[in-house]
Amino acid sequence: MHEPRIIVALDYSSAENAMQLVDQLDPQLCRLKVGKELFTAAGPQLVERLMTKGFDVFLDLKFHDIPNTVAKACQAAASLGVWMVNVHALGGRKMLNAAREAIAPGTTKLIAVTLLTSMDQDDLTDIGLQGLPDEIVERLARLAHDCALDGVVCSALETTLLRRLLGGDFCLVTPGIRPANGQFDDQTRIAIPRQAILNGTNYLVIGRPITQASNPLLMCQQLNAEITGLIA
Ligand SMILES: O=C(O)c1cc(=O)[nH]c(=O)n1[C@@H]1O[C@H](COP(=O)(O)O)[C@@H](O)[C@H]1O
Repeated sequence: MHEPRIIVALDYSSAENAMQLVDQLDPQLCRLKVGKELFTAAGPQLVERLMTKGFDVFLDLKFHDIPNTVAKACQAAASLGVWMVNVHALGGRKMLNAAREAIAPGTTKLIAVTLLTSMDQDDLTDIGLQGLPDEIVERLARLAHDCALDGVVCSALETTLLRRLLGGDFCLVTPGIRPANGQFDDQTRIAIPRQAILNGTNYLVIGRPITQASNPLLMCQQLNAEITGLIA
């Protein structure tokens, strides 16, 4: 059996709500992501509980601050023993270097968010960033690679390019995954699971399509089945 490629985003407001879903899931089938909402509500104790149940945890707090603050936050996150943590690449080279120095390579994976999958060309114009979304993603991914991070978060629309430019070992994590005919919600740069894997994605972050499904376990199994045969 392959390592789980799906990371279920536990975007819940309490530990109880999150555990109702987690109790149905299997660590052989998926990893779990704890983001800002759940971590703010339930803290490190919940992370510990998930790891005790055998799940790898991606702690998605997207640190973005001055280098010293990010380094200390990264140390605190890695000390929880989580599988993966992230920072914003927009924090720049000095911040990324500080994060890298704070987390020893080969321990907790350290990745950087490039351009959020909710953002499109209009958002770039609004904030004064020139270029197409995939040009911004390429630039930020190269920066993260230069700073020896383990990978990036991007959309699956950009993974073909990044895989070619940055090689097979760079970890590509893609949210904005939707089943065929699924709702976009607040995502704009989206792909179906099959396309994401074919484009070179390592891990698919999937939230609402699973958490709001009438049968979340079945949905998780179906999405896994869609990609299993495609993994080399
Ligand atoms: O870092 C992330 O995980 C992340 C980065 C990004 O660019 N876009 C993005 O959607 N995410 C997260 O991925 C999850 C996507 O959830 P759904 O849109 O419900 O599938 C959410 O928890 C987001 O916080």
